[in-house]
Amino acid sequence: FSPTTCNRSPPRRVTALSSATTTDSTSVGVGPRLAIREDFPGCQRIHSDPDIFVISGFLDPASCQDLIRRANDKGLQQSPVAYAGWTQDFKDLVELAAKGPVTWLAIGVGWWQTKDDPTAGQVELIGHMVQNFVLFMGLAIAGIGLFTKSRADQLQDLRTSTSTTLDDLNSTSKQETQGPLQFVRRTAELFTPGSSSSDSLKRQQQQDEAALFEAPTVIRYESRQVLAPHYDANRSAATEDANRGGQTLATLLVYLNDVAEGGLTRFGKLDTASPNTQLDYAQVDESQEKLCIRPKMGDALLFFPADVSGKFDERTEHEGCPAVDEKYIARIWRHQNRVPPPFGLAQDELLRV
Ligand SMILES: O=C(O)CCC(=O)C(=O)O
Ligand SMILES: [Fe+2]
Repeated sequence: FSPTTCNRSPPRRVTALSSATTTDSTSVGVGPRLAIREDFPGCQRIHSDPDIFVISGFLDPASCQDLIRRANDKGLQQSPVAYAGWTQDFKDLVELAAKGPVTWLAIGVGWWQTKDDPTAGQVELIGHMVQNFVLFMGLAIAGIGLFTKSRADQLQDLRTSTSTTLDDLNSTSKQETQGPLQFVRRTAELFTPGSSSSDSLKRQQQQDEAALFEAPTVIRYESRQVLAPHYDANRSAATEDANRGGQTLATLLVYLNDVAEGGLTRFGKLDTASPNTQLDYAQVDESQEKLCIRPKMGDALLFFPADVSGKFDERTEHEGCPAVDEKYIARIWRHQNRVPPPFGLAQDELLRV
């Protein structure tokens, strides 16, 4: 285990059985990404198709420090890990059980129950089989439920960081710096291309945009803590993420401190040597085979886990490599639809944007 490099090949995604067979880096059917303001100050593209941007100096040091301070004041807790795609996996397994073993078992046991009874006719035989099917299906569903639950529990090992959300953009403290507000404002600005020249209209557009954000999350990694390879989008977003705005169309994360060693953000399906990678950004670690970004205070990393229609883009699989030095990031997920509280920002918070 060498925490300074991040060269190991990523384990298969454990969060969706259905995706386990598709790990190549083709982008079949992935459409255009969300539009952004590419002329935003400091914005550089470090990879094309899939597009990945960094925005140098996205947040000033005071805002970064304020975000860290507020997160610590609120208290960070073990980061939650959602089992993305569990509904699809559950459905697939139930279907598999019904079409195969449960049906055969119901037929076999039904035949065995009536084989020594000369009075049993066809109706009785079918009656037994149906009864057996219902019973075995019930048992199978209970088993699959337990299996799904244990899978969800295992996932917690993949993310060992601590985190908290900051949904209060208000200046309750007497501090001048408003890290969370600044973060949401800048992100809304970045995501509002071709915005109006009228200030009030522009503000309205940015408030509408921020309504599609999950509240900022601050994540802290201490030595050896990681976030294993994963996707920020969910193949079953329409059902599982309905209460948080549906699919995640963009991830924007800001590094809140300089990190001398460890804690790279790594895209395991994107090569550093690929002609699609632009190496003019100093924080791209060229010694790594896969595209890796070194944390730098105030710099933002932006990528698109799904296309603008919500289609999952597996090329954006990424991870937070093991931390050596302490690392803090703040993250905003931009969804497809309005994200209501508790995941999103309340209406009166949005009015501050
Ligand atoms: O810590 C990192 O570099 C990546 C964080 C991340 O992927 C996430 O929070 O979803
Ligand atoms: Fe992520």
